[in-house]
Amino acid sequence: MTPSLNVTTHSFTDCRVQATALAERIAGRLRAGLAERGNAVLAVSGGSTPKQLFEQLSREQLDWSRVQVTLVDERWVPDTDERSNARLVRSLLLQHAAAAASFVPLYTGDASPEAGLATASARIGALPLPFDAVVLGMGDDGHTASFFPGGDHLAEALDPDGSAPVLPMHAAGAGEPRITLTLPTLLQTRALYLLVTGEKKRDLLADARLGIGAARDYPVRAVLTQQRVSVAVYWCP
Ligand SMILES: O=C1O[C@H](COP(=O)(O)O)[C@@H](O)[C@H](O)[C@H]1O
Repeated sequence: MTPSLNVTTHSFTDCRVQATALAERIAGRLRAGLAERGNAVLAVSGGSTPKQLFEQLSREQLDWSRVQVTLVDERWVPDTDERSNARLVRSLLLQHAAAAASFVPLYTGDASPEAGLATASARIGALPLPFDAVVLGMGDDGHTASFFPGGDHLAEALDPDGSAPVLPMHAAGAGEPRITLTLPTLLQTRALYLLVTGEKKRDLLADARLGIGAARDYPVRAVLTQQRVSVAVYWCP
């Protein structure tokens, strides 16, 4: 694969400033969607990195009642579990002004992501895609969404021509079973952001983009080298 030229990096020395800048950027995208189509759809990652972003974004003034928020991936645990990405979104993003937004969860309460797949797929299929914005994160192992190295559905999830909107994912490094939007679903977006913190991840990202060493096989490389959507990396230490 040829490295995409469509990757721009916005570096900040202060993570709070980074979060504010990205929140303003996303809010602008949502406002544009509301003005143009009367509704807007946002997909966000979970994990620990987006906490400040969610806090900032939740205070942006816009008509959140016409915004649908979903996740790029989910850990297959109940909403009450502290590992739940839905729990994170509900507690930090869907508050303040953004409390009026609708949330579309991926977790269904079924016993496994396989058992919940049809329901989760229907939920995503009912969204008025393309997304107005997708916010990805990245783990130390080069995973993004739940595209984990060695994941049992990784090749299918990264297939740019795949037709599944959502797939289960099991991987040794994942901690628990997962469900994830697939790459072609995530790329149905008007704006794609990759939120990254720390020097280790910055270097990992640079290696993944260029295909250096072990980073050649990091799943995030599929996002960095695709040619459909520009990627805006937001980095802080
Ligand atoms: O497990 C996950 O990890 C990634 C990265 O999380 P972080 O804690 O390193 O920020 C996250 O993007 C993904 O949504 C989540 O399910």
